[in-house]
Amino acid sequence: MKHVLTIAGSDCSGGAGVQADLKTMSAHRCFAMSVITAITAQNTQAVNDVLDIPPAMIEAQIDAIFTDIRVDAVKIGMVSVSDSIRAIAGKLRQYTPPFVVVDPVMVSKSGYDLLRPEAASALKELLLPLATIVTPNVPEAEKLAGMSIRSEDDIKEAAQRIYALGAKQVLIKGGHSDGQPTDWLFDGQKFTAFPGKRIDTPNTHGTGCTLSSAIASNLALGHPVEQAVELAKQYIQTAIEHSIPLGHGHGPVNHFYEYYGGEC
Ligand SMILES: Nc1ncnc2c1ncn2[C@@H]1O[C@H](COP(=O)(O)OP(=O)(O)OP(=O)(O)O)[C@@H](O)[C@H]1O
Ligand SMILES: Cc1ncc(CO)c(N)n1
Repeated sequence: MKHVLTIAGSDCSGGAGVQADLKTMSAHRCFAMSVITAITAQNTQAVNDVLDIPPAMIEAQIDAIFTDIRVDAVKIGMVSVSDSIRAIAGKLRQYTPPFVVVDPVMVSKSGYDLLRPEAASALKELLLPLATIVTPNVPEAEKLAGMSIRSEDDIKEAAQRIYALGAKQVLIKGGHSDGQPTDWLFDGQKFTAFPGKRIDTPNTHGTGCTLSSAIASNLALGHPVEQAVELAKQYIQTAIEHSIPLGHGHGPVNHFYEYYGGEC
């Protein structure tokens, strides 16, 4: 069995964050582990509060795992403050897991700043150089690349700029663009498009967390990056197609359908 670790924030409503990551990794038949960076009080409608876990406790969780258990891949999600980013980067440099997927979480679907604006430079400088792949959505790619994105050419230019920050591969996600949700992968040489079929639903809470955890699981399972993304894209497409009308805002995606062959 492969062992996959998420380093991310908790979403008590179960749609995003660590909870989405653990469900995704389990659906991929990987053993899922978590290092909690923050506790959020959120639901399908809003993020009401955030408690950041002290960096020393983040380090202690990472030490507890790596000193005892082999880690086949790591996914990093919400880390809101620079000191926590610094702590995580230091520990990953110490333990050198084989694959690191960085989902540069910045703003929730409901508009809450999950990354403090002053921590964006730490994310760029400390986490991107450790990334096997970084998975920004379009607004995140705009911030990382320092440019606005309005066209396919812009996506390609932004991907090149983010690659120059040190990530080995860059996946810019098209969920926020108009039209069909095509994601673009740049490996430093070539661009590969991963087309999707837009599902007209409000229930897209946690899509980014799910995609990045599916990529991390597929890398742990031995797939090369391009294939890991292709499989993850199929997983998120099915999970959105069968998403769950829960709560009064953006409901969660469905992790059961593809792996267990139907609703549960
Ligand atoms: N309505 C949709 N129909 C089909 N695919 C979608 C839809 N919305 C997003 N996707 C796909 O879901 C994946 C996640 O993309 P998205 O841009 O939504 O991430 P995100 O904004 O980081 O998510 P989050 O809000 O969880 O942080 C991508 O592969 C994207 O193409
Ligand atoms: C904890 C957490 N991580 C990531 C996201 C992004 O959707 C969220 N809403 N909450």
